[in-house]
Amino acid sequence: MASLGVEDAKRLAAYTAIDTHFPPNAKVVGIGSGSTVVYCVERIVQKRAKGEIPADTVFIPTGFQSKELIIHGGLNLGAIDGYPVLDVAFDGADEVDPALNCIKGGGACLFQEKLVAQCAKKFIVVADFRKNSTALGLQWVQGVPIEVVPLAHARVRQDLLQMGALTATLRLGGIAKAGPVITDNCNVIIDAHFGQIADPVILAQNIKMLVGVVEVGLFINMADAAYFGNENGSVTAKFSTGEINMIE
Ligand SMILES: O=C[C@H](O)[C@H](O)[C@H](O)COP(=O)(O)O
Repeated sequence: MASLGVEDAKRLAAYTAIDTHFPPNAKVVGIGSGSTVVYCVERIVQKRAKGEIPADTVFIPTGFQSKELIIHGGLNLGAIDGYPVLDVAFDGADEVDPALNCIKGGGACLFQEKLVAQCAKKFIVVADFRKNSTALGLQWVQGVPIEVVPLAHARVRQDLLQMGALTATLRLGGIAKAGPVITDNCNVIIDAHFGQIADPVILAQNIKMLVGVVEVGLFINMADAAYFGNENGSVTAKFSTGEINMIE
């Protein structure tokens, strides 16, 4: 029996999702951010070279990293303000619950990711087995990423703690940058851990109401399907309908 490492599991999920959900006549396709979508682009480039993907399909990034992926893959680059309707978008996730609600933003790209996902007729999540969770907040304990206007960070952190967050931390650049991580939209990220999230819908709404919050890394009722690469070489495909397929 195969025993896949995390990177192979990501690649397996990404390739399976692209092979299954990339429309043969796609006009506009969204590309998410993170380490798993790298394999989505890898697969797209392979299929395009074989003529299985139209040469004129336009790809919409969700930030600096995915823009670079699109350019270096030789794909046609578009921008979300020029293409507000997408055929499909593929993206990673930090944690996914059984209803396909997701925590996203571990790479600080959540705002553009949510905009692109919202514009897509289909939103497909790709991830490795570690992200397949029974409830949000159980496995991704760094906290829900929240994009905040810099001037509001102190107040928003206070508000989050009052709302019940166990921790609310301004994300720092570490040795790569003195001070906070700055997003592609020139904002900062607060990671707020709430423990196991009982009601992600209400929590997302309440956080979004706070003055200074640009977007919340809780993607509620957005995903149509999620593909998880497993250690044994299978893929678990979950759908918003509740259907679950094991692809061996
Ligand atoms: O901001 C980053 C994104 O939400 C990523 O899609 C998410 O963090 C998952 O990334 P990875 O594929 O590297 O696990």
